[in-house]
Amino acid sequence: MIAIIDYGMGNLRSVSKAFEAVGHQAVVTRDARVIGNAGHVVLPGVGAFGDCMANIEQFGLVEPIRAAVQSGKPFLGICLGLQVLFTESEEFGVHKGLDLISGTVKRFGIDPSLKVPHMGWNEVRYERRCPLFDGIADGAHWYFVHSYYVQPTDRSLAAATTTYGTTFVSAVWRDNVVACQFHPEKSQAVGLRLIKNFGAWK
Ligand SMILES: NC(=O)CC[C@H](N)C(=O)O
Repeated sequence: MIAIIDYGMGNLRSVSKAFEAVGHQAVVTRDARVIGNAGHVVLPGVGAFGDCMANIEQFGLVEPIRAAVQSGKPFLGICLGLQVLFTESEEFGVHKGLDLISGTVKRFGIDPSLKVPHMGWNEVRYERRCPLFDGIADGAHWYFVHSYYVQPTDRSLAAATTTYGTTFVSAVWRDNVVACQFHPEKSQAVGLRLIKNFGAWK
């Protein structure tokens, strides 16, 4: 079973529909036992970093998320679900994250030629052949909606990059954890393929 973590924020419906669309049964849950028993765990997210962490703490989900990452089972973070894995974010002040991946979350710089948030389709270029990219061309376009991006301390964790003014890390991969800034559930065919690959990833 695939557990989609529900901490009260995030486009849970579209994430679970995407899994169903590719034939993977997923359950939206905040129950620590369900998360612990799941074979795969997804941490989606839409909203502000600080609110996200406050909700995760409020619902007692810090340890279940940490345990899922450390268990070695396949773990997928999406957008804010990527960012909160990091040490801290500068979104609306400095907020501590789960610190499961060392690094910070930075805002796009002030560039009059660039609207922030970065919203729309953009190219994702692979740095490492992550198994979740199987069957998806390097340079494919994915859907983004974000004003902040992650800067892993260990740059070798980058699985892909994207350029929007600056070239930023748009996906990270470490052992059983893949996390992406783009929204697979909003990225049509390539997104569905990544989700299908994730559900089959052992
Ligand atoms: N869509 C989102 O929630 C983006 C996550 C974060 N608030 C950012 O702006 O980067």
